[in-house]
Amino acid sequence: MLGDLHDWFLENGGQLAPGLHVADSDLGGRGLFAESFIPAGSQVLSLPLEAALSSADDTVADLPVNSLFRLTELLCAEIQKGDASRWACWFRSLPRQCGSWPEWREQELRLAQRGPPKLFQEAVDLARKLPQWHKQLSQILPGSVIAGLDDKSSFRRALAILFSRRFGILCDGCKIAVCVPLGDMINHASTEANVEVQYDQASRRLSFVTLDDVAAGAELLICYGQLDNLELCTSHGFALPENPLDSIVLADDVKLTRASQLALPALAEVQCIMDALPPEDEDKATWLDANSSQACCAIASFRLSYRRLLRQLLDNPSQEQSEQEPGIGEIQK
Ligand SMILES: C[S@@+](CC[C@H](N)C(=O)[O-])C[C@H]1O[C@@H](n2cnc3c(N)ncnc32)[C@H](O)[C@@H]1O
Repeated sequence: MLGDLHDWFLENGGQLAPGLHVADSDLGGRGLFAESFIPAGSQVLSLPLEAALSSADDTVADLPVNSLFRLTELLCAEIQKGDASRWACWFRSLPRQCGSWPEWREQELRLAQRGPPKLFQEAVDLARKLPQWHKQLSQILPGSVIAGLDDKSSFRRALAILFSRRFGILCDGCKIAVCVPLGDMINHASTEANVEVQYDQASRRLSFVTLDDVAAGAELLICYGQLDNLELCTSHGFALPENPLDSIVLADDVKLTRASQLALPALAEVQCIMDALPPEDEDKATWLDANSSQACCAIASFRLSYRRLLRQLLDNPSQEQSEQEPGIGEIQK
């Protein structure tokens, strides 16, 4: 199936550095790997913008909605076309589940309900958005594919793809959203990204360019954004075991980050949050269960990393906690 995608990519004007290939990644699913050394500043993959799915596509570019909804309309229209879609081969290459919030249903909401409360709140708020967005879009775009959907599964799938596999770029001075077949195989790293996406206005091509030397056999990694685990879990369907941007929420709008562990305001509060979580073994079991949905795995992995962060805070509360007030910037409001 990926052989098909590779052929499709080349037939549609794509260029790929020699030896670049898709293989199973230790991070999750598949990833893009370099067979041999690639120096910094190399273009490893590029595709004409018109061959990518983008909010600048002629069929959606003038719709009176933002770039994300333009791309959603395009994704929905192409999903509905099935094998007749120009991108059918790419759709077939996608995982059965993306794990991002549009796919969260009863099973995931029940799991999220077990805490921390912020996760459940987030999950409920997001779950409400799907029917709301469908209604709003149908009113703004009564002639659109989305408005005509009786069964909302294509809309759900389009949004799940959008949240987990799109990039944002500047094109003709405007921000547009794009899905780049094959480029979407690149996994995320928050600090060790070795690739970035660029758009060249003159050639109208999207390129992935190495930021550092890439060793033979290494995986190409891109930063999806400066996202903490809650954001990664809901929007992208995974969490990082050690996310430097990870945080816990102590109260409404008060986030405690790793940096702020030097001056914890209330250790007891952290202990209470920890006590309220379900047993760690349950999350480990969900994470290891091959039958768990990708979203359930993401929630379990989010909670495992969250517990680790709480434990670190409890084990190593403060070097100079005594009379110090939390420093500005240590607690984000
Ligand atoms: C843009 S796709 C990357 C390709 C994907 N691995 C695949 O097999 O199709 C994003 C998805 O890859 C996975 N992913 C990306 N980076 C990850 C990471 N650092 N750790 C775990 N999973 C990751 C998540 O499932 C995410 O929703």
